[in-house]
Amino acid sequence: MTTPEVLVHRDQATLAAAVAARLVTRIVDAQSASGYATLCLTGGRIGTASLAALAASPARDAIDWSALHLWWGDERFLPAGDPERNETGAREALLDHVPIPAENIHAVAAQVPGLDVDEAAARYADDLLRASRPEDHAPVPSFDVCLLGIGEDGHVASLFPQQPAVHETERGAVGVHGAPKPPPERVTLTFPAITASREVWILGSGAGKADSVRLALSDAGRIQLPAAGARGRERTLFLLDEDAAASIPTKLRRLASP
Ligand SMILES: O=C1O[C@H](COP(=O)(O)O)[C@@H](O)[C@H](O)[C@H]1O
Repeated sequence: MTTPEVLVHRDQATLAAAVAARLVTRIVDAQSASGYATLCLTGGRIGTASLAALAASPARDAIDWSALHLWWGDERFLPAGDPERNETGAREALLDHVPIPAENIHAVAAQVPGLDVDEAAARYADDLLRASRPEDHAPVPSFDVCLLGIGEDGHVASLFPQQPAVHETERGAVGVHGAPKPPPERVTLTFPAITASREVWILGSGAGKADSVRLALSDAGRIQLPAAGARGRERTLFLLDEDAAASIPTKLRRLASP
């Protein structure tokens, strides 16, 4: 588990642009080192704004889109195309605007009659397992970057405080029932999947996130505060705007765009 580094940007738009710029560099570096890159996406406002900033950046052309594989940290179990699905947001913000092959987009199955959330999660866990390599030592591929939003309650992906999913130690993805934030049924990566990532980037924007960000950087337990357990093998970054960083001790933060 790596010790988090905290970078603070002046506002949400600057944070989104900075995340987009970092993604270009990280993806291009991974592609030149191993031929391809693996990125795990998040839903939520700042996650989707960062994808839109990437779509708007001329630097996006530096990415070899045919050598990028995309997964999701969580998905809301809703019909295909539902505006609340994280996949829909990512497609509208970025994926519909770049030449990424359809087979590189590993979305969670959408809700259809006869498919329940646990079966959708089992299919996603199987897809992840098939994409993992022995050197990943995990039931999932090691993501070069795992992007995670953070909730007011400290959830990441759809790992909500004290819900059964936070106790999973084997499977890479599980179904969620009764999530405290709508919709109640979701599919989420588990801690074994998230902590196998090379880098975990937690994105926080807005005053509503200030308390959960502070606790995620404290010694809170991951069962009570899942964001406190989201750490990468090589690097953990908290990429925040001023409002989300308002409650953390000054010595922890580095001002990236004052
Ligand atoms: O429900 C979810 O919420 C979080 C945070 O979203 P935000 O809009 O408050 O930033 C998100 O990270 C997660 O992927 C999503 O399913």
